[in-house]
Amino acid sequence: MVLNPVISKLAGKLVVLASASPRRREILTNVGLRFEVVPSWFKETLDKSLFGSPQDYAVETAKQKALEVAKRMPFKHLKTPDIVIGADTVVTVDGLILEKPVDKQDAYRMLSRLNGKEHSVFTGVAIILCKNIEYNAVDFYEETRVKFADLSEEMLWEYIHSGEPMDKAGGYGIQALGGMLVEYVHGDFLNVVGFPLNHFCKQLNKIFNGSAGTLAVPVDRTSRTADGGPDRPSRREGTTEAAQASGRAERTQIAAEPERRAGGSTAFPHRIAHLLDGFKASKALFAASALKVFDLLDAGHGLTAVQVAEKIAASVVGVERLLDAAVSLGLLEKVQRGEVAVYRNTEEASRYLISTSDLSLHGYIVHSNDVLWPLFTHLEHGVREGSSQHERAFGKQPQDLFQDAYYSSEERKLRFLDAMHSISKVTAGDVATAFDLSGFRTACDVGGCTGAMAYEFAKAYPGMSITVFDLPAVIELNHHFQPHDQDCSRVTFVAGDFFKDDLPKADLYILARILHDWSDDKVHILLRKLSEACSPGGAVLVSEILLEEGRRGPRRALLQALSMTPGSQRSGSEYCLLLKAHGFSQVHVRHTGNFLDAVLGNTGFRESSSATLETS
Ligand SMILES: C[S@@+](CC[C@H](N)C(=O)[O-])C[C@H]1O[C@@H](n2cnc3c(N)ncnc32)[C@H](O)[C@@H]1O
Repeated sequence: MVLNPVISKLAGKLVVLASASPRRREILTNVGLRFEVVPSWFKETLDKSLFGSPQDYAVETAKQKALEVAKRMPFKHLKTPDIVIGADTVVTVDGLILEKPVDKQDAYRMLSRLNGKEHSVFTGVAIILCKNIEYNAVDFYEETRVKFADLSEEMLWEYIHSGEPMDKAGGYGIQALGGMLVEYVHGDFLNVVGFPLNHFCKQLNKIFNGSAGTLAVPVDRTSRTADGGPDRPSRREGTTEAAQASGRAERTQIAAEPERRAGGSTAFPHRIAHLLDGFKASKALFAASALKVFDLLDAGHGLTAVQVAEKIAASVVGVERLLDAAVSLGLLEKVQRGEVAVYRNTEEASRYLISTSDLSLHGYIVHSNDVLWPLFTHLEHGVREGSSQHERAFGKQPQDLFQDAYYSSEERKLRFLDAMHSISKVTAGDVATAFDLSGFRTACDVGGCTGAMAYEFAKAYPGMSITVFDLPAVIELNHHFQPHDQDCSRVTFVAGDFFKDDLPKADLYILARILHDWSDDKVHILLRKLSEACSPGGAVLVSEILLEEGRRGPRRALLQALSMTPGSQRSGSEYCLLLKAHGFSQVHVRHTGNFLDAVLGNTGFRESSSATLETS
């Protein structure tokens, strides 16, 4: 018997659930809905940065999943559904969207972020009403707040080893073992499981008891890009202040008025508009960092624009504009305090943008402004000539980028080392634990710079000693970057040139952000040298941003490649081939989800040859 009169409205219609999730299937089956399951082939590759909020992203993904099925069925299944339901669940914490973990390390990263904190779970739902080949969409989302208890490392790993996190947004399933991690839930529990049933029924009620025409929005059949890119994100309305304050369900999102769409005047080149503003956003971040705005706003209570202007001896009007722009970019928060507005850092800004914070990216931001920006202003020439634009940007073409450019003065050298150190600090933990390297007793970080990576390896592997090998100009400054909160006795520094000098003996050689800097012949020279230095059972760990196969992403790698000569970016399989050519017969690739990925080449069993590629 069907208890829900709304669900009964669907009797006799061909309803399709465009999701392979057994949890969604169970929720809908339990209320008596009859439907077919046709999992969507839509690849969840929408660019998150193009969406104003995680919920917009989830809704758009849900819509694209459902549309793909609605459009495929008449041809592949030879039947036209009446209704296709799509859903997408994301977990957000600290301004980050967490989807499904790609491996155990990824699950660990996600669960550690959630540990002891409150986070949001958003499920975007799209109901596509199909009539022949016309599609009308109703979409909405639901938010539930979930708080994780303070969990020990042991508990997190036990949960990860249960295997449960792997196919779940955020790396946990609240309906099973993951329920043990949760302290409280504010909102719809089923939303966390993967489908906001109550909100869905309300929408069905509106569609079938109200007027579907006023709710559903025609889906523009021409606007979807061939690679599964987004339709323009629909304009959303109906979010009342009260609903926002309640933090949940009544924020039904109904897309833009049909009249406006019917006129065709709403076409908006979202992606291009975003790119047009890209450099302004980068420059706003650079200026705010250079002016130490984030450092000033470190104190929790916040400052007014006038106070900030006074402290940095700048104009009030200029500062106010910069602060407001930073708010719009999600770097600052603006809160009204009586008559005045005060600005304060977001959690992300506190963690990454304050120059003295442990994970500060300040060094790399300064490098981006002072070195990369001038290079990129000559990009057109770079493309025409296929060569480095150092001479145009800085007046001189270096023979050796490091010795002749980055280290040509103490000031430049410190700026470069700061930049390397900052990225390395953020990514080193994930690189160190991308593989279990506990079997290696000694490691040498070749071109290991300030030692940031080495210190993380020492932390992750108490039985490992690491030698940092780099040019004398770098090694002489290692004390500047030594951490104060860690025993550093297992990290030592050796000065030398990796092309000319012998490398320190080690079981494991680390090459982080080294190979991409050099021409192919130099890469071969270096790998040959490492292969010869490796004893049987030894290994090399290459850490770079890995290109996707077919060189279609990730964007960060492809954009960085624009200013790279003579070096280049490579994919996981290209690194596999390179390492195998140098006798590392077992090669494994890991995407860390951080700035750098990892490729491990092992000499262990030279008779066999294998490779694994993981995709993110
Ligand atoms: C792009 S940085 C990467 C630094 C570090 N591995 C990281 O990921 O943060 C390249 C490093 O290689 C070092 N390097 C460049 N040429 C070198 C050479 N011939 N011998 C030794 N080190 C060199 C540089 O000094 C610099 O520290």
